[in-house]
Amino acid sequence: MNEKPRNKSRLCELCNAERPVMVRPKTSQKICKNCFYRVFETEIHNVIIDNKLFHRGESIGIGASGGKDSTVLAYVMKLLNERYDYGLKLHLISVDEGIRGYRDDSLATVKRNQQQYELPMTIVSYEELYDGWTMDRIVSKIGAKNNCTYCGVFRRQALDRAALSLGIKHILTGHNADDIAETVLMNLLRGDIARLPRSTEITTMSETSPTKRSKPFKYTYEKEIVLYAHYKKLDYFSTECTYSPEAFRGTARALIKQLERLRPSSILDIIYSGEAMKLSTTVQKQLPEQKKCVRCGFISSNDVCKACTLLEGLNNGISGLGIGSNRKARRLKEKQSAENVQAGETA
Ligand SMILES: Nc1ncnc2c1ncn2[C@@H]1O[C@H](COP(=O)(O)OP(=O)(O)OP(=O)(O)O)[C@@H](O)[C@H]1O
Repeated sequence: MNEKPRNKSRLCELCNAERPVMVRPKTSQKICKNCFYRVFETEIHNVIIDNKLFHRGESIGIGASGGKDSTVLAYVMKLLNERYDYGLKLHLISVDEGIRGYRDDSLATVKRNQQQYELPMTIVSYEELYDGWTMDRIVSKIGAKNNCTYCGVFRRQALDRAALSLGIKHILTGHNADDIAETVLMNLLRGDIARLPRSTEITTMSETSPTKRSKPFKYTYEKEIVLYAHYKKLDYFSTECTYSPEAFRGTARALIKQLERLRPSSILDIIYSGEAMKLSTTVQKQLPEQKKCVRCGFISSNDVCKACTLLEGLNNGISGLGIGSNRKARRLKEKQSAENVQAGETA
């Protein structure tokens, strides 16, 4: 008996053989699970090759938070390293910011991933690196406002410090296309044009920094990362940080999501626009020179780096030191020394 021809319109638009299980967020194609895995992994491999991200034998640190992005990053990097024989030595690096009920749970996920993917892992904590200042302690001292500034600055340096202690000079993070489009948009809305080129670079490095950073998911949509983690049944932690993101970033994120619903290519288009914008010589001249912090020796655009300035503010009870402009920092320091003099006079 003749077999009935299968209805082609109901088949995966890529292989024409399997039943589709999803509408691909990036292209709106109806595709099957295996084709999704193939295009998702191949696109990341192509980004790695086109941008010559690694060299053979390189030691690579993967910033692992236990969240969806870095979990998929660790999984895919291990898979591609084996499949295409990149010859990389991969190492998971986690930073414990000291947020009870959030980071302790997500670190438990990274520890499980470490077993599942059989990768070495190192954890560093704010508590040990920054005079006992966990994020919980910082927030109880300064309040919820601006806490993301402390966390972001400390985390960046903590990853550098961990990498340096391991002899690793290249760190990967799970920043995805949505994150990059969001940063481009925020820089544009704030008129912070000088930051645009760095926000779209796939690899950032500087002569004074011990490590370079790369984002292999620069063109990977967040929705696809979630779908990949879901279909592959990856073990990741999905709770939002206890200390919610700054309102401005949250609004930019919501706007990107809204634009994506109307026009899925908006995310890539914003990134391409950011890449295409060139800084005028006037703006280029305003860019701060990169140097080494006189206190800790890590990368800085001032004599004292942001992490050391924030730490000084915390240790000396000058809340707000390191937040905002240098002028504001000077004013805060002057105010405090005047208060100290007064206190000395009345004592
Ligand atoms: N505590 C941490 N330890 C190590 N790396 C981190 C940590 N937090 C963030 N990162 C790195 O920075 C990237 C961006 O982090 P961010 O918190 O902005 O985004 P996210 O979307 O929540 O990422 P993820 O889903 O991986 O948690 C992460 O993918 C990870 O590579």
